[in-house]
Amino acid sequence: MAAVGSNETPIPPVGPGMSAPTAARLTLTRPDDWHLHLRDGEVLAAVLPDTARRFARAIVMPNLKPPITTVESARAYRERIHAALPAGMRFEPLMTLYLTDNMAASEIGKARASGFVHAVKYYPAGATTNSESGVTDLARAYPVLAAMEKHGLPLLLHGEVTDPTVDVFDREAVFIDRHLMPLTRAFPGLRMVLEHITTSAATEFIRQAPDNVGATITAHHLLLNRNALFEGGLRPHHYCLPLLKREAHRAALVTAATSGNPKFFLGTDSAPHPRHAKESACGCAGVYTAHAAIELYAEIFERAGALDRLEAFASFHGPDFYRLPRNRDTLTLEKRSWTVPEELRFGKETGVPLRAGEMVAWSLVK
Ligand SMILES: NC(=O)N[C@@H](CC(=O)O)C(=O)O
Ligand SMILES: [Zn+2]
Ligand SMILES: [Zn+2]
Repeated sequence: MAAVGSNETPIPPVGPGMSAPTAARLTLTRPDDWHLHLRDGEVLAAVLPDTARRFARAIVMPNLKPPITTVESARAYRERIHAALPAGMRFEPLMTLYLTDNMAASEIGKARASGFVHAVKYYPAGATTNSESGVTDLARAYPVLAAMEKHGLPLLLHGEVTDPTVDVFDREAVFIDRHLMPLTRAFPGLRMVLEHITTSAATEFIRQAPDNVGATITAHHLLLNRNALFEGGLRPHHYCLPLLKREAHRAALVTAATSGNPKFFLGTDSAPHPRHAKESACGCAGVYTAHAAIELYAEIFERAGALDRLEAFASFHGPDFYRLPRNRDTLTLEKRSWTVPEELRFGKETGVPLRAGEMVAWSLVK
């Protein structure tokens, strides 16, 4: 995308006999989503078109039940995703493996050779949704990480400690100190992505880290601070992990995302859960944003006066980090507001998307 000025249709003045002004348009290289939950079965079929309408590719998270831990199960999941894609839609799922205490280092060579497995995902056991099989001690995973460093397969991190003595709002910052810093020293050649960052500590760490360390940022962490969890009452649909943080942290994320620094790129972490699982005495973590993902990022970048940097964040930094080609087609947005439905159908269940019943300022044109 050239400067936004040259891409935006200027809004003409409305004179007598003139029709309503044409909305401003923004055309960018088609983006990719570098952190996405598609689930499986009828939920997969229901949510996939939301992503495929906007993004050419997505890094698909492996936290199914049971998790995707082998190249063979990733191959089968990839085929189910392709089969669920409506006729005429194009979308490339970039598969990941779920790191467990028992993963054999030999799986990494197979993953690299497959051509469709693009990363391995680390969840600390018990940290988040479907993470029961996660790693109990990072030291146990060192042989696998060494194989990943050797084969050039990136490590994706849910970067929160699970230590119950650490305050839930501090779990990302403590993960960086206790685990990520030693990891970057132990594996200087391993590409790592700190996923869904939420704090100024994370933005500072990523900025000063070597080039092999990047981070994804979600739309909801750029839009909301932790007040959104308690606005007029408890708001389960704003509950995700890592938790939303203070306003100063949200502002630091916006600064990082809109800075043009190639270490930061788009990852929605869109995570569908049925309404009843969120509106519960023990609700699930995860926010659904795939229905309006790029439109929400456009709002954020526009508000920050940085629409001209949206394309790099959404369409260039991710593929460059993953050493994949940038997309060649484009996506066009229009500054025209629309109302998000109160709920969406996720197969037999329904779910509540971000901004349910409220307006989004940008619309998808094509
Ligand atoms: N982010 C979330 O709150 N939930 C994700 C898991 C994750 O990305 O940690 C999910 O799978 O629902
Ligand atoms: Zn996570
Ligand atoms: Zn996630």
